[in-house]
Amino acid sequence: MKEKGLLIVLSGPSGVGKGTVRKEIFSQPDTSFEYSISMTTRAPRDGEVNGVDYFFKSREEFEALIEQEKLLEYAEFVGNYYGTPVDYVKETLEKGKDVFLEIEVQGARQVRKKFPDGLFIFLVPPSLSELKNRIVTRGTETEDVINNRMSVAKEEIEMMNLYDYVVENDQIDLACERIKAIVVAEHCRRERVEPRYIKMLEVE
Ligand SMILES: Nc1ncnc2c1ncn2[C@@H]1O[C@H](COP(=O)(O)OP(=O)(O)OP(=O)(O)O)[C@@H](O)[C@H]1O
Ligand SMILES: Nc1nc2c(ncn2[C@@H]2O[C@H](COP(=O)(O)O)[C@@H](O)[C@H]2O)c(=O)[nH]1
Repeated sequence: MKEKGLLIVLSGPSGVGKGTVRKEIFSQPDTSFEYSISMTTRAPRDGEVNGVDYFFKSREEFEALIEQEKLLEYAEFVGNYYGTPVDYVKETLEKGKDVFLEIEVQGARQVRKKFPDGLFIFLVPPSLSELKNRIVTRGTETEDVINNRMSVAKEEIEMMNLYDYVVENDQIDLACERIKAIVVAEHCRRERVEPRYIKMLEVE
């Protein structure tokens, strides 16, 4: 029988760089994970495409998905719903492929209960001031939303001990290498094979 894939969950406070790091990992030719596109009621940002960045839904549509148990997890985050489509995740894992979720902390806690064998990684910024700088520089949120996201960020960072690994996103390429190395090491551990040579970048 084919081995099921590994469920990889990446969380971290808003603006830490989850999306940037995830896109960089997925742009690399050696990446074999499948990204699960989330559902959200948030309005699309400039350049975001339905079915690529998110499946954009109305609140009524989202609540119907909750009712029909179509979501593996969902959460309300700073005024909007976000959730993971359950069928896609289960079918992809069944095919033996690793699935990568990029979700916030409440959702990750729900996934942990359903998939205790998942791999849970928390991305942290070098400092809170750098976190704020990143979210402000991104320029996609109003000042009010930034302040709300920053206060949630402080609570989320306190929950990092619920994760298997904490990775600092000081530099995008280093954060990507760390995450990829963790996934390779976890596969080796779970499949009880000799670790393959992991090419890490020099860390000064
Ligand atoms: N290592 C880094 N150094 C400097 N800037 C970074 C780094 N990683 C990401 N950024 C920048 O920080 C901003 C926020 O990144 P990104 O949108 O990926 O964060 P996020 O964690 O996905 O946020 P959200 O949870 O709000 O969607 C972006 O402008 C991105 O270019
Ligand atoms: N619980 C879930 N959280 C999700 C999901 N998809 C994204 N997210 C997280 O929401 C916040 C805000 O995202 P943004 O795109 O509005 O900046 C961020 O932490 C995302 O990681 C999901 O399916 N479930």
